Amino acid sequence: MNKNIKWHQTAVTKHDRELLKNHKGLILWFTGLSGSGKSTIANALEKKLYEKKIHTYLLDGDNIRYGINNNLGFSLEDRKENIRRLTEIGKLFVDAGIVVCVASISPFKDDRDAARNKFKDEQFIEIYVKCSIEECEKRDPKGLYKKARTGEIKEFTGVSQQYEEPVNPEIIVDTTNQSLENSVEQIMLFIQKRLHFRKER
Ligand SMILES: Nc1ncnc2c1ncn2[C@@H]1O[C@H](COP(=O)(O)OS(=O)(=O)O)[C@@H](OP(=O)(O)O)[C@H]1O
Ligand SMILES: Nc1ncnc2c1ncn2[C@@H]1O[C@H](COP(=O)(O)OP(=O)(O)O)[C@@H](O)[C@H]1O
Repeated sequence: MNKNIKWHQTAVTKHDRELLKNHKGLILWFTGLSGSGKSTIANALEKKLYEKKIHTYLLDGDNIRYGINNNLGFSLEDRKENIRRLTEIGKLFVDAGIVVCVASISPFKDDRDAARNKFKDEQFIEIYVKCSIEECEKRDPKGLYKKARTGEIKEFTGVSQQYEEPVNPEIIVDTTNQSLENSVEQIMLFIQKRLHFRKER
């Protein structure tokens, strides 16, 4: 950190912005294997929240890799940097009073914990999108597992690189056994209390 750089407090605060929107800013961090259902669930959840007039934004790992992260690959260091940038972008969105969904494989516990540590406890919600590798490979929505098995794609999560399961996530949705609607409902129920201001008596 350059010692000649100083943090500027803004005149309009996060709390002011949250009051304007009538809900709090949160970060919902979806982690899981490729094809587990992160994007599908995050999209369906975002639609539900939008209908309830909650301001959201979805940072999808794939999409962010088109732009700000287009210089990163899938080595351990690059994934760490990918998560660090997603975290910093997510922080800006939370500060703007928005409910930000991050959908990224984020396979390593240390990187996910580093993300968590950048937020207050009540702001960060880790959602493990659990799905067996066999089921993900059967779905193979982008044909990537096939390429990983032939060696065309290297360092592929679950095939040639590790995925460390979350130890104590706030939410686990098991997409091998539960429906999309059920997963969205489960997340909606969990975030209710974190989303809204407590009513004055
Ligand atoms: N080697 C390798 N391993 C895993 N995934 C790969 C790889 N190469 C390309 N892809 C595609 O990139 C998407 C994962 O990007 P993420 O930013 O979520 O990855 S990470 O969080 O940095 O691990 C991932 O998206 P999802 O399938 O939506 O998870 C893939 O489409
Ligand atoms: N119960 C379920 N929940 C979420 N997705 C499911 C479920 N059952 C099947 N799918 C399918 O699995 C695929 C998941 O793909 P995607 O959402 O892109 O995963 P990820 O973002 O984790 O790579 C989609 O084609 C989706 O329709």
